[in-house]
Amino acid sequence: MPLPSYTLGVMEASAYAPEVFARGLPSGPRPEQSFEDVAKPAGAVAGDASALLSLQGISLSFGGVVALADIDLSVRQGEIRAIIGPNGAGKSSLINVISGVYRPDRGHVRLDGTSYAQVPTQRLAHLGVARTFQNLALFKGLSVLDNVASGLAYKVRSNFAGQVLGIGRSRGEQRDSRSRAEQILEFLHLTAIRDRLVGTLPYGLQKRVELARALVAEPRLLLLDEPMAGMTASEKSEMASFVRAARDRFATTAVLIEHDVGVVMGLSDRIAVLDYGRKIADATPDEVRNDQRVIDAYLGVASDNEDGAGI
Ligand SMILES: Nc1ncnc2c1ncn2[C@@H]1O[C@H](COP(=O)(O)OP(=O)(O)OP(=O)(O)O)[C@@H](O)[C@H]1O
Repeated sequence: MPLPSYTLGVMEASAYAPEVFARGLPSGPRPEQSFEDVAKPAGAVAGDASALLSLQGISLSFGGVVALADIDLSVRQGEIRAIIGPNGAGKSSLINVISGVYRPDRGHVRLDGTSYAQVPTQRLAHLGVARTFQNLALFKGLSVLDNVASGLAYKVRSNFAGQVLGIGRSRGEQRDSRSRAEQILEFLHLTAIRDRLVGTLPYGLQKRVELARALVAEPRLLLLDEPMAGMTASEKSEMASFVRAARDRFATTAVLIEHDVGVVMGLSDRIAVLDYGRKIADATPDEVRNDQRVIDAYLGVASDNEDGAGI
């Protein structure tokens, strides 16, 4: 599929004021996240057979709260796809369904041709899926290089004693992991800080290290949960360039949740918009920008929320 060219450096001024995109998130406890979830291939289902990722009829409720209602989504290989929507629209729930943290009440997730009632979270890396987290999930007391190399830990086959003692196969595996980590560090312009402890780095750089750790395994699908949250405008612009560069270099497909709609408009091939758990648009950035349902969803928020908390 030919991909459109981008003009990213300049954040396109969104047609919407930031406060238009804010909605208070109802508070509530997060459910226990089970890592013992079992993959349940669901057999053949309808959908876009050429898609790397497709969701069919995904519904998810928490008690009486409908987080996701009958969501279909199809993401092609090499696409950068954003999922946006006001607070509480269901974006995190959707990423958690795609990554197997949640089992949907109904529907299936198809990854690279295999359909799951629940994606096997513990096998994500083996399935070619990597993710970053809204709140950084790095080893703060380890170096940048070690953090990035840890993204390949799932491939290490040597036993624990071998790893500790650095003998036999494990020594070769470690060498291999570090050399691949070094390549990714260079790609993301992190080589100069490879030996720094992650906890001592500014937040924007830590986010980039997390991206490096996700990319080191060369995933086919990269899930980014608010990759630019808390960043300055120039850090956001850099991060967007790196996501695009990863797609260009490794053919990585990226699905991202991001609140900064200006960044998303400049970065994404297509954007899916959620509102109250429903998908109300799924189109190119220009189409989304001019979609009346999207404008209404965000404007409705503005009138509900006169003091307009930030995004
Ligand atoms: N663990 C939970 N328990 C109860 N309700 C939940 C839970 N997780 C999400 N919800 C509800 O599901 C709906 C969707 O929430 P979700 O976090 O997926 O939205 P979101 O678009 O990611 O919001 P935000 O942008 O604020 O992160 C909301 O009404 C939310 O309150």
